[in-house]
Amino acid sequence: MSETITVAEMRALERRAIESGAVTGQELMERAGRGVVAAMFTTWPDLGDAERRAVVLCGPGNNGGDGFVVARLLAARGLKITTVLCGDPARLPPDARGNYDALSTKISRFDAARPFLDPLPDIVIDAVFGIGLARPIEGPLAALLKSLSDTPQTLRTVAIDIPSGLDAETGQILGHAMPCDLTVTFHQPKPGHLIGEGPAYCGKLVVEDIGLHPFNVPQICPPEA
Ligand SMILES: NC(=O)C1=CN([C@@H]2O[C@H](COP(=O)(O)OP(=O)(O)OC[C@H]3O[C@@H](n4cnc5c(N)ncnc54)[C@H](O)[C@@H]3O)[C@@H](O)[C@H]2O)[C@H](O)CC1
Ligand SMILES: [K+]
Repeated sequence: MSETITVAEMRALERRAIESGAVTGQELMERAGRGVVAAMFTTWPDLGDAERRAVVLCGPGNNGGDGFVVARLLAARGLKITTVLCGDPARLPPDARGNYDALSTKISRFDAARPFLDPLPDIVIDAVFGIGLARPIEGPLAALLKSLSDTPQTLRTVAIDIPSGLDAETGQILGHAMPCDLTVTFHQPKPGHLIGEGPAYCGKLVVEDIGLHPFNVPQICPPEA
């Protein structure tokens, strides 16, 4: 397993790549979504069988944006998709909003009633929070993650980038998190994937290359003024 990268280093790397003009945030999001879907089909080749149903839980940031990409790609491969936005579309960041708008299938708004889990789908994809988790998850979202933690083993669970509620630096759970069978992260693992509660909650960890390696150059600090 390659060494880890911190959240700050990942954001700086992403920023360098985008500022170089070689790639846009939208393209990074598309590559991330493609990587998640590829890892899902490698893990569960039967996903392409008839009548497979997936629920994609999308949060208010770009992790949710990755979720919209995954929802679109899974629908194109024949799965029956229910996409749930846990947030306000008007407040989505631009790249995520672009993928929200591009999603032709209906997007449900999250409410505590949770009709989308009855009947239980074959797979739930957690795109609620990624490396932007800033505080413990509380309220209806915490209740949702808790209820998903209590579902039968037959339900397959996938985390985009990191299980929501797992701190990407410390590996501690902030509020609640859903243990996942598969976690697909980008470029390099974050410390929280490998320490604390990380291994137990991530399940099988897949690291997808999204083309950032050329920008992973050590930054020479400017000489002391
Ligand atoms: N780094 C890369 O190369 C790529 C990252 N991608 C994906 O983008 C997310 C990071 O996106 P960001 O918008 O920064 O953060 P999140 O989506 O994780 O969430 C931020 C969002 O959530 C709110 N928030 C944070 N904590 C809480 C909480 N406890 N309760 C409620 N709301 C909370 C916060 O205010 C923000 O609004 C990364 O993980 C990847 O999945 C790119 O798409 C691909 C390349
Ligand atoms: K997530």
